[in-house]
Amino acid sequence: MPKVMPDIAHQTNASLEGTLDWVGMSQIEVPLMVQADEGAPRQVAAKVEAMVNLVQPKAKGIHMSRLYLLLEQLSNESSLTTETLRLLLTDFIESHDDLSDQGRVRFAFDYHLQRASLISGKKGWKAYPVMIEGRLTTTGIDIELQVTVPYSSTCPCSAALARQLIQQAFSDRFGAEDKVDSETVHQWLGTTQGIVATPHSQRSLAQVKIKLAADANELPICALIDHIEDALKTPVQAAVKREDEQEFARLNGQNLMFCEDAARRLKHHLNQFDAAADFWLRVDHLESLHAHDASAVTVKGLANGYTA
Ligand SMILES: Nc1nc2c(ncn2[C@@H]2O[C@H](COP(=O)(O)OP(=O)(O)OP(=O)(O)O)[C@@H](O)[C@H]2O)c(=O)[nH]1
Repeated sequence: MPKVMPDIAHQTNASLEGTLDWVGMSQIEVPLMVQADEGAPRQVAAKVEAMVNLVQPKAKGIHMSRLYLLLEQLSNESSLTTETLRLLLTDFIESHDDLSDQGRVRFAFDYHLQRASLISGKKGWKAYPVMIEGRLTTTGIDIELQVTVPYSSTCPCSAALARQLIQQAFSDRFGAEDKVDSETVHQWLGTTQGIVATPHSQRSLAQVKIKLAADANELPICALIDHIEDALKTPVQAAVKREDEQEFARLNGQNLMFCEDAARRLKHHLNQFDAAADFWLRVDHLESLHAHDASAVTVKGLANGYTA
């Protein structure tokens, strides 16, 4: 005879009644195949949050194991795509038909991309933090994709101040001479006395969240990261030889950025990213001049869309 076990969720009522907006599990560790862009499925180590609402005020609780096992099934039997994500959310609700009518699931993982160096043709891996969230509500299913992209930002103010010091050093060195010999100047520019000051720059982070179109059939992880790096021009590099480092210095010098500049650039470019029905973005410049960061947040600006 099978052992009869107490089933608190079914047999007991809540001691204090009330509905709940979200209840479920967080930090679930799941190895998962992710099928993004048009690429082959790729394994990631995800941390997952799976939740439903609780609309029965008297019910003791939801059935955590049902959500967990649906997630396990996704991990073992298929890949994460927009289609399987919608199915998972529908199954969450169907497994809780008397208790819940809304569900949400969030996958957080690092997505590795092999990036080419700027000049030398070498390649190296970069790990990009990614978050994919699906929500089933009374208005339908929404899917969001968030990526975090590290880049370098050189301060335009510091660059102008450094240029002024270089001009001053030039005047001090050559100002008294009627005629300046170009070879002498060329040599002098190659010394630390010639380039007497350098602007400060910092590792910076762009967090971009997009809402996919309702009929999206693809998770555009790589496309979004490429779009962001194209906009900023100074992504953090993987494999670097000296020629790559020199090109990086040139790109930094030609793309001086306050956090406002970076946020405006991204906003402009994301308005041209077709897969994004809406977007939210935040940039953080982890200042080397200050002990605090410079940050900016903005959204596409749709009525009833994301808010900053
Ligand atoms: N609802 C709820 N369950 C919890 C919590 N913490 C641990 N659990 C446990 O999660 C386990 C799974 O719950 P259920 O899904 O209801 O398990 P079950 O009754 O064997 O599954 P079904 O027969 O499908 O209902 C139970 O053993 C609960 O005690 C919590 O905070 N809330």
